[in-house]
Amino acid sequence: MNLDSQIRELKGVGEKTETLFQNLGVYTVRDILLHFPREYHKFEQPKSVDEISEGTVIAVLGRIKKTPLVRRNGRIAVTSTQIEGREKILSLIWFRMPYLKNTLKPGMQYVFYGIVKKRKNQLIMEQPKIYTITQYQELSDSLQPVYVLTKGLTNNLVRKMEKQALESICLLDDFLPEKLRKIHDFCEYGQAVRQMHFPDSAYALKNARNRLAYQDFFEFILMMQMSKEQRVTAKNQFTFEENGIVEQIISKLPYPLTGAQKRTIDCIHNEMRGDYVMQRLIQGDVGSGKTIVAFLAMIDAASNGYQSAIMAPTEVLARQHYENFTQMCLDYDLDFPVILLTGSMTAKQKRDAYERMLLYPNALIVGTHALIQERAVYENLALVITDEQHRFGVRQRETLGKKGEKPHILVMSATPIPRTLAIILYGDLDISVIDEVPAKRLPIKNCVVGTEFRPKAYEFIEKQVKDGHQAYVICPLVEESENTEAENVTDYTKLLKAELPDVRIACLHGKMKPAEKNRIMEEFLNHDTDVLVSTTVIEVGVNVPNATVMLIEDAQRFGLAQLHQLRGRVGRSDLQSYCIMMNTSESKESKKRLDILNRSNDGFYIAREDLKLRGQGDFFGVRQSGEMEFAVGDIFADAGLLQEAAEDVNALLDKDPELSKEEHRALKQHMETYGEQLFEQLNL
Ligand SMILES: Nc1ncnc2c1ncn2[C@@H]1O[C@H](COP(=O)(O)OP(=O)(O)OP(=O)(O)O)[C@@H](O)[C@H]1O
Repeated sequence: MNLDSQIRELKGVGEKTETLFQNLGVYTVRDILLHFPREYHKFEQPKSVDEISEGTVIAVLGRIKKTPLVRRNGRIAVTSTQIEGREKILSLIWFRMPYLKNTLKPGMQYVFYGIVKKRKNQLIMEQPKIYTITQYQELSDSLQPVYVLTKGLTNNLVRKMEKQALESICLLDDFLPEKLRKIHDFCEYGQAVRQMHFPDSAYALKNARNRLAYQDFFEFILMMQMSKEQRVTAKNQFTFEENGIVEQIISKLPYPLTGAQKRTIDCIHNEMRGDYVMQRLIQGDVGSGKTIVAFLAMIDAASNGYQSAIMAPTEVLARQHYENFTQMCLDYDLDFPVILLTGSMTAKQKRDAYERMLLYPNALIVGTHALIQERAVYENLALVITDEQHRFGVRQRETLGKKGEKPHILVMSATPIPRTLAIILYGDLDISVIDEVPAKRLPIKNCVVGTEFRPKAYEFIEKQVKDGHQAYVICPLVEESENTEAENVTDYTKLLKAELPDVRIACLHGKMKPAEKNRIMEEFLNHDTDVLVSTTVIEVGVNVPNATVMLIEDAQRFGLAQLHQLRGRVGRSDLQSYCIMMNTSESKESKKRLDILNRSNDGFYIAREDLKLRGQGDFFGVRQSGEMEFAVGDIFADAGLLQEAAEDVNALLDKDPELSKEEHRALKQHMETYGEQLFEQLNL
């Protein structure tokens, strides 16, 4: 067996398990070794029932008094029992595990591990893990890895396979130059991978994690620098004239542009007329008005007889841009074709789009990944824009660029990365920051509340709807319980409809067909519905300025960056907007985190404070940034390592630009073999 062997070769992996692993993107032995735990559970001394409180993840010791009860809820078996303290009672519930009735013995003590919740004034634990006292003692004080799973795959099975893979593979070549490894006091590669899966101690794990995070950045920056060396700055071969069309549109817009928007538009205007092609990143917080900047750049191209294309990360967003651009062309008497191309269109619609793309050399083309498919052929493409950059791979951006003859490139991002980091990460792009919000915008009013506030929140939503506004309700995340995400949103919608019978409520989730999602979004945009109950699918880019309230259920379970993106869906007009964050946990940590959002609407501030808090806290926790995802490295939390990696790469390339020295042989080989793959996988 070697690193490239299929996981099927591991003992215990049959066809079914193989498919499950493949669902997680794990195909080879290398993949499984690099499938690192999402977090680590620390097994501390178990608490008594009286010591537990809502919202905490805890191990609790208790004696089962009666044989557990099994009842049916539809097709699902629900097994339940209770453990009691002097003052408190904890109900334990398991789904689809009826056999527990025979394994949990009345009179015996067990340790139950899970999150404590409150439902109908009762403390409950759903799907807790079960240990006998002896089993638990063996684990206590160790760090237990928790993997990302998929339905049907257990944590235990993943652990077993990791163990087997580690035992079967004798060597993971260390390609990091030894000198660098020693300077940073990092362990070897193989050792680091082993420690991630089976940590000997918190210290060893930290060292392993740091090494792998550093390595993530090191490889990425090296790859970027090396391909930059090959990419000569391209000459601008397009002719853009001063035709005044963009200025005319600006004078007709229903709002004055902000200073930052004007600066960015001027900069783009000049660069498209410069000697070299533009390669620019526009960074602007949620709702700062990046879309109009993109539109005006596309109009500049169209009015000079060139095509332009904008690639959005989701169907919903692509459609939104399409509708918006079509409307603006109508409003401002612009006779330029706007063409939509997305994956969910019918074959005929796509064919039409392809034809029109060839027919109109001055079209504005809007789409999703479909824009970079082979069949999409352009005519006269002078400008490509990728919206919400972190959702695309670097290579995808480049593929779109290659559809034309060295076109101008704009990349738009709402990720609040400090400038120094942005320079490292987007080394090949110049950066513009839209750091101003439109003048008449009122800051969003925030509040963090407990569940007892829910009826009031509903009342508030009803009142806003009566005043002609709209609202979003973000549904709780789903755990390993009986529901799927879709069922969960649907159930919540039913409940809300019962509470607010006069309000037109719609429901949206990721499992819907694109056509259905589009219809629901369109109805909400046209104000045919008042409230949209949704999962986080509406997180990026959605723009319904009339929406003034966002209620986020289980807010403490989202990362701060994600909450900020979600909240950015309101406060997009002159109307006063509100964000109600429902905190269903009693933990102080959650409160502290949500308070950061409560205090500020500024993405940069939130990212900074989030970092401070995480710095003090537990580094074994869930990653919060959720964006720019490297395998291990986190650009915010590991900013120091990122900086060091950048310096090391520069020093190394200064001395050995071709990596031809003996000490860099392994590194060179590694980059040649995996560099491309790495670039494609990175969600940057
Ligand atoms: N200068 C301005 N004054 C007033 N409103 C503006 C201005 N610029 C843009 N807008 C409006 O603000 C809203 C948000 O703009 P836009 O959709 O471009 O945000 P964005 O930067 O793309 O944000 P996100 O990253 O959240 O998608 C839109 O309804 C847009 O018409």
